[in-house]
Formats: sequence, C-alpha cells, structure tokens
Amino acid sequence: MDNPLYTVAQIRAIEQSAYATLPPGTLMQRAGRAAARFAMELLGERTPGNSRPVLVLAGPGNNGGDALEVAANLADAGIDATVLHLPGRQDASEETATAHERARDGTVGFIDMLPPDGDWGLVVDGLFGIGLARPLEGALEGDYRDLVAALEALRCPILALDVPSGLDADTGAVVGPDGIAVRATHTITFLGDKPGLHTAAGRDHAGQVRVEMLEVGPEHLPAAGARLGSAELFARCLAPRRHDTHKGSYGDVAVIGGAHGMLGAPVLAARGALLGGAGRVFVAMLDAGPGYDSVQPELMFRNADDLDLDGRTLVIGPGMGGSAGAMRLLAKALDGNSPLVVDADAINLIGASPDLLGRLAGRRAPTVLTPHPLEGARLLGMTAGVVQADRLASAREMAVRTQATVLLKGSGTVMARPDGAVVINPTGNAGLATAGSGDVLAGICGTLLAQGWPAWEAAIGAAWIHGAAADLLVAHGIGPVGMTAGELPAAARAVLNMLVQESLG
Ligand SMILES: NC(=O)C1=CN([C@@H]2O[C@H](COP(=O)(O)OP(=O)(O)OC[C@H]3O[C@@H](n4cnc5c(N)ncnc54)[C@H](OP(=O)(O)O)[C@@H]3O)[C@@H](O)[C@H]2O)[C@H](O)CC1
Ligand SMILES: [K+]
Repeated sequence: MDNPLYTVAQIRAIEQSAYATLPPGTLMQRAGRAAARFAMELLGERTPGNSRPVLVLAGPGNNGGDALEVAANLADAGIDATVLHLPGRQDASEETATAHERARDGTVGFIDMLPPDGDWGLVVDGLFGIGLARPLEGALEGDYRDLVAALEALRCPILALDVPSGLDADTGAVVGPDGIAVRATHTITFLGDKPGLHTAAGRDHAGQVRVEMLEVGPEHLPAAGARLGSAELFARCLAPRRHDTHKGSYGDVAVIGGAHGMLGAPVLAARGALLGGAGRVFVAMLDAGPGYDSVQPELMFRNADDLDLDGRTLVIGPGMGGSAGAMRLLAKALDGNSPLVVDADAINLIGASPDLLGRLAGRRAPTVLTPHPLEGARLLGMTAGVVQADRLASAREMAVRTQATVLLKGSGTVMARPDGAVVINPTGNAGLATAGSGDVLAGICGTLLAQGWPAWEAAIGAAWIHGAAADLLVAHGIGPVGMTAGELPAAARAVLNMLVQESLG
C-alpha cells in the first residue's frame, strides 16, 4: 500500500484541480459527512438524544466550514451538537457561509463561549486547518489560544478536522516560538495525508490519523515527495533462509566504538546486529574493554586498531568519543569499500571536519547516517531547534551534503535520500526515549546492510523494525515507562521473523 504524504501546496493544488470539476461546496459537504460519520463512531452506539453533547469548534476559514457541516450532519442524525463559532475579520467563503446557514437552520445549538462546566461526549476541532498563517493568539484575535488551552482539561476524545489547530501540516511543528496546538485523540485529514501529522510534535497532537480522499480520484493527485513508511517498502528484502547456508551467508558486522567509560554503547549495537541476523558480529573497542559479553557470548571482541575492516559491514560511532584514534579509524572506515552505518560520535567528528565530510560524500559503498537531532544539527552547523522546526527539510539537506542515506531519529523518524525522497517511520513509542536505544537501531541497520539490503531499504527497515519492537514490548507491558535498550534486540528479532513469515503469504 502506498501512503503518499502531500505538502500544503500540493493539497491546495489537489483541491483546486478537483474543485474545478465539481459544483461549489461539494468537497466541504463530503468532508462534513465523512467527519460526522467518524464522530459517530467515536461516540459509539449511544442512544441519540440520550448522550453527552458534541462540542464543535468552528474557526474563521474553510476548516470552520467543515466543522459547521459536521455539526449540521450530527444534528440531522439526532445528536446534540453545540457550535462555538469564532468568525474572523474577513467574510467567510461562499461554501462556509452556506454551511453556516445550514447549521443555523437545523437543530444545532450555538454558544459564544466555553461554559466552565461543559460535559462533552466529543470535541470536534475545526478552528484552523492548512490555512493557519501564524501562531494561535489570545484576546486580540478571538481567544484561540485560551480556548485550545482549555481543551487540555477535557477528558473526552477530540477529533481534529484536517489538521490539529496550531500545528504546521508540513513540518509537524507547533506554530510559534511559544505556540500552542490542539492535542487531538483522532484526526480525519482531507484530500491526502500530510507529513506534519506524523513527525516532530505531530504524533502527539494528531493522535490516530484517518485519511479521507473526498472521492477525489487519482487523476488529481501529484507525485508525492514523501511517504509514510510501511513494511511493504522493504518487503523485497525479506527472504526466508535456505537450509544450505552457513554463518558466512549472512554477513559480518563490526561495531567500532567504545572509548573509555562508554563501553556499553557498542555492545548494545552489536547485540542488535546479532539478533537481527548477521552471521558473525565483532565489537571493535577503542579502549581495553571487556573480553566478552556474558549476556551474548557469541559476540567477538577485538581491539579496534587490529581488526581487518575489509569484507565487513561497519557500524562506527557508538561510544567512540572524539580522540585522535577515533578520527583515524573513522577516516579509514570512510575511505574503505565496506557498507557503513555512521552513528553518534562519528557524526559529531564529521560535523567538525570538512575533510571527513568530503571522504563521506565521496563514498560509493552503501552508507547510512543515523543522527539524532543534535548530531544532525552539528552536521549542518545549526541548532537542534532549527533541525526540529523542519525535520524533512533538515534530513534532505543532510542527505545532500553527505551524499548518503540519512535516518534522522526522533518521534516520526525521517529517512531521506540525496535525490530528495523522504519516508517517515510510523512505528515506535516514547519507550525509545532512553539511553542506548539509538545504538541498537544502528546495529539493526548494520545487520540489514550485512545481509545484502540496499542502504535505503536498510534504513527504512531498521527504523520500522526498531519501532515495531518497542510497540511489541509495550503490548506486553514492558514500557513505555522503564523500557530499556537491552530489551529491544530480542523484540526486534521477533518482529523480523514475523515479517519474514508474513512475506511467505
Ligand atoms: N475549500 C474546500 O472546498 C475545502 C476545504 N477544506 C478545509 O479547508 C481548510 C483550509 O481552509 P482555509 O480557509 O484556506 O484555511 P483555514 O480554515 O485553515 O484558516 C484560514 C483562516 O484563518 C485565519 N487565520 C490563519 N491563522 C490564524 C491565526 N493564527 N489566528 C487567527 N486567524 C487566523 C485566516 O485569516 P487571515 O487573517 O490570515 O486572512 C483565514 O481566515 C482545510 O484545512 C480543510 O479543513 C476541506 O478540505 C474540504 C474542501
Ligand atoms: K482543525
């Protein structure tokens, strides 16, 4: 299944293209009907007239028009709908004015302010959609900010229309330096899915996302530059194992890292690589560390300077530090022909050295960079805040500069290629926000490269499997609170085996 993600500019183009072929108001009416159906699903099968009312927030633009259509449809279905309408300074569009009349003519109730003791069954957020032009403000401009803040105290589901109000649909950032945005439990988004619902603050604000195409056919849809990840994007790499194979059939991974005081990081990466299926996994330590891993004695420990790097997939950086020795090893790895995952301290070193950056950009073997936002910021010479303000653009820029596949970690991990293609990973949860989980991810990415996956599929697959492993742990009560990185490799192994099994049909 293809899951394209469209920019606001592309959604506007889809809207205009479809609009030209339809009577005025058709798309808004369809949006209103679809969202009212979704609202009724969320309300469950409660007896009409005997349930808590639905609060519908309608803003000044067409998002508000959608909301008024929802209210009219709910009222027609016998559901008690109350609208809080905050019109703007400008006249409403014709379709929004029509929706307003329809709601006024029916049994919809209108209120001017939020009652302090309101007991709602559901809130519908139709304040702003893709037309949000600036941060939500207080008294001077309609009290949007206070209204959204008041929603935080409610315990009922919140259904956002198109985009949670206050969120940037392109980037997933809350608009404004001290901005506020609706925290919806569900979002019904129109005419195509949007990247901002799936990355940065997007996942926390959008909740569960449903895409509603409003009966607009594929002839109106442009080519998407970004898509939402799915196992189908790497399905061609999932192969069942043959009987007549040996450990040499599944590749060697060498994890290079582990300076003094940071010996755990490469071990976690190596465990991820081993349980992800590599034939042999080495831990190449910079420091004189432990001789073996008592949890995973299959791992082979070596001194980093002594290990032959040829013919091995390398994961370089976990706990590596920034010593001259680390730099020398990194230069050697970058100059070689081994598939390579560049993580953690290795990224910091490259960020500080145009020479290393040049070596990286000149590589021909498969190369994946796995920065977290701060490492990515060092690579681009900016702050982590700027990286996070537009994660897709930042990841694309990193991919161009390094000529490598980039995997920018964070909620809604973003994979980018130098040609601009982007995938946002949909799996994972807050349990991954713990020390060492990035090391395991680098190890999983390395193991997939070692098993012959191309860089793009290895990055998408590693992010997906790592996130699904965390989801599996949560499903078993192991997290999100207290989930540890050491628990991820076994869960990732279970996910990978499930995927291979499913790929057999
Ligand atoms: N047109 C259709 O048939 C369909 C539209 N859909 C829905 O429409 C919205 C997009 O509608 P649009 O009117 O372009 O934009 P919004 O409703 O999101 O908001 C624009 C209005 O809001 C004002 N504005 C913007 N930011 C703020 C702010 N921070 N505070 C106060 N007011 C703000 C803006 O006024 P200006 O002063 O900036 O001119 C506009 O009045 C889309 O998201 C869909 O929900 C459906 O897709 C169906 C088809
Ligand atoms: K909205």
